[in-house]
Amino acid sequence: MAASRYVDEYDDDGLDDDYGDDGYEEEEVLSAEDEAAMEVGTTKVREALGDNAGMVSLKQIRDALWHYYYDVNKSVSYLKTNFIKPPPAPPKPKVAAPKKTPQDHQYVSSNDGLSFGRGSLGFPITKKPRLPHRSFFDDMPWLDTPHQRHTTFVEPSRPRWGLLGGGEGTAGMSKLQRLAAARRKKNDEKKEQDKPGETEEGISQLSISEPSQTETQKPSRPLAKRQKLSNHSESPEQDIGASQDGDNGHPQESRQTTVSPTRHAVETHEDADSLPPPKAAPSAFARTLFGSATDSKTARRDVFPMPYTSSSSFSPKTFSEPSPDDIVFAAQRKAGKKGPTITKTAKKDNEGEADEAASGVAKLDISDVPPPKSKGLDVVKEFESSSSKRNASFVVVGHVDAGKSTLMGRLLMELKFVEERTIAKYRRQGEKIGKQSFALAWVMDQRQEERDRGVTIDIATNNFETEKTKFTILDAPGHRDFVPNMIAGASQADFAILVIDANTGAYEKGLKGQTREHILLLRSLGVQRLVVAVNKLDMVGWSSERFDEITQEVTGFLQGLGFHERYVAFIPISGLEGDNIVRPIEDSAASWYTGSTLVDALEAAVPSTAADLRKPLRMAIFEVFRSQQGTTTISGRVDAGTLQVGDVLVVQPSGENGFIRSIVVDNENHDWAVAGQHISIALVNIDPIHIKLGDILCHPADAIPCGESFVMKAMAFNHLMPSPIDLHRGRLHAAGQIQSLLASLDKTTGEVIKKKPKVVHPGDIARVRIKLGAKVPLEAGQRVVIRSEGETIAAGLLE
Ligand SMILES: Nc1nc2c(ncn2[C@@H]2O[C@H](COP(=O)(O)OP(=O)(O)OP(=O)(O)O)[C@@H](O)[C@H]2O)c(=O)[nH]1
Repeated sequence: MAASRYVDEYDDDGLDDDYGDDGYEEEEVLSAEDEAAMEVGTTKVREALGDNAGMVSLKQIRDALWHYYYDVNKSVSYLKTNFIKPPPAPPKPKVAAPKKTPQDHQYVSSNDGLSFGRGSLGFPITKKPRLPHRSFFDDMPWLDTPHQRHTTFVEPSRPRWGLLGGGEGTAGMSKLQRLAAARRKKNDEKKEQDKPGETEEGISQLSISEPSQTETQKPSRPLAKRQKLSNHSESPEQDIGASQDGDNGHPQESRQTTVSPTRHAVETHEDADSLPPPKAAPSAFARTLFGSATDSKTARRDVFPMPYTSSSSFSPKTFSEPSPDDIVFAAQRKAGKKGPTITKTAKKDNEGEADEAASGVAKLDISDVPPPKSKGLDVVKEFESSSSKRNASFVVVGHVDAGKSTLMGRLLMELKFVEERTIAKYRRQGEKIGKQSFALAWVMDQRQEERDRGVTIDIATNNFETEKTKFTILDAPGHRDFVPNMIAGASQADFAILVIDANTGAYEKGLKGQTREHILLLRSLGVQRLVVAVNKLDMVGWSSERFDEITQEVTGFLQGLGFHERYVAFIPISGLEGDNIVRPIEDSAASWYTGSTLVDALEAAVPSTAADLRKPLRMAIFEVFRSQQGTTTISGRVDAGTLQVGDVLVVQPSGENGFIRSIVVDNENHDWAVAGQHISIALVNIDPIHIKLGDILCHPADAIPCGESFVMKAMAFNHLMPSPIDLHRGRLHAAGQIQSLLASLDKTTGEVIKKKPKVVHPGDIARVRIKLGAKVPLEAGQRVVIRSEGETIAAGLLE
């Protein structure tokens, strides 16, 4: 019987047969199921490509199918875009070609490596024009400009406007600008009246047309005359300058300063060359904003005083003194904490003040900021006296597309933790991309990539509660590429739902694929309780024979791995239709089943053993969120111990401390949390740079040790020998190697059978030494998984 086959699998011989001796080569080869999918996909892709199929290689087709998880449409579109030429573009209307000079066509040097046709990068290379003077840059493609299109850059005769240089006069002024300008002018006039005897000078100072040093050169007489004539139509300010022409006795200066730039542009080149570079007049906006230039002797004409400098509260020394931040940072630097570096000059200028201030705050250190207050609770007592429901988390595993996410979406909908209209919305959205059957799965699969591809990629968490229990769902990906994420989910679970696709062929595929691998991983990670959801029975007419067949085979396999029968329940369901999840099966074809619903089975699977509340705190970091405000939020499950607001925690392996500012359990703030709960905590006074996924939070008094070399008792899933590996524990992934095989062990007694074996065969138990590339937090009793090149090769306990 099939059951005994699996039980036997852990006999040496049976396992050797099962894996074969050529296990190494198999790593390069697709599994039979993938090969079958690949062949079907390749045929379909070729059909879809039609005549173009010959333009892509078999490898390109297979690579595309592999990347898109055998999605034929996506693969075809990828291949068309990347490897199949687009149809030739419609001919462009002919433009009269410029007459070509002989050299436009002929220049191709044999030395420069250019030739007609396609270059090495596939770009067509045009003929190289012969350039008048061959220089180093002649070969540059951007110099392939036909000779007749070459041009000489002539500097514009019109002056370039500077910042806020405006147009002419007030023509472009808005009503508001005119009003503001009139007011300003009035004020200026009033100020001038207050200074009798200085009127002329004052007016000249107010003028925006102050002469600059360069403007002291005298223009030729005829030009000055023309300039004077041209200025009659200028703006009021320019008229002021012009009016001075005759009045102030400095006709040349005035004339020059009132040159209209635009008019100047039409002067002869000869005149223009003899003139200093003309300056643009400020725009109306600039005049309104800044008023007129003030100090004719010192102010540059293109520099305006900033408006705030006229405020009574303006102090020119404001920014030459240290800011409050500068003072604090200086103090922190003194106290040995890193702070932003102050530039040398600033430091020199401010040293005196900073030192003085530092003396007051010298003892102020980031870690000296008073921690959030701890209530000093006896958390175990608090927990025991609280009436809160029990907590349990389960991981949902199984082969890809078995229906895990759909089942969880249905469960949450039936229990009213997700609204039906949300599902209706997902259905409408899914219809647009042909994925309406995934509407329920999208409750869990929130990432766009997951929705586009129709596969779960990372663990998705969600919560619901029944009368007795608060459940945390950890929905794992089924695809073999994401097994590390499944491991992360399984390491946090109290029990598991194993979803099996009962459909013809699908179950068999899964048993050879991730159904099998996930069961092995669950066992290795210490998950002992299982609810096996035999799904998609609607697709096989609720066949009791199919259900029995699956139940018997899987039972045998599970028993072979040491799962106890009483901890395993088989439940027939249809996640898509919602049968036997919360309510019984409606279809009369399933009248043979009178057992419990899935929800009842979940309640029964919750372990009754109390969590390890009195052990030292251990919380593996599952997710980290960093806020701008200096708070780091960490989520994960408390594996052992208790914690409360105000506790100092140490993050291992970095050894950095932080304080718990707040704890959130089930979306509510709590003063404490205990082992078994999935929580989020806000940590303060710690630089998030020291926190990584997979790190462990502990109390400093009994922190978990860190090391890079350890011995583990491993069950081999593949051949083991000294080789590079990846170690997985929760979210922790660490690269290292199997340093040595210490001994082969007896499966039942654990006694040494053989010292220093050369190789450990699949199914054997062995003691191996692992060396990692860096220190990680590890302690005896922890369960870890060893993978290599995308395959799980062993799992076991640290000794
Ligand atoms: N007929 C039928 N189809 C189902 C059932 N459950 C799921 N499906 C379909 O199976 C497909 C895959 O469902 P998912 O829920 O995404 O499968 P999954 O196991 O979560 O997939 P991964 O997480 O990517 O491994 C979807 O098209 C579902 O509509 C079921 O009970 N009956």
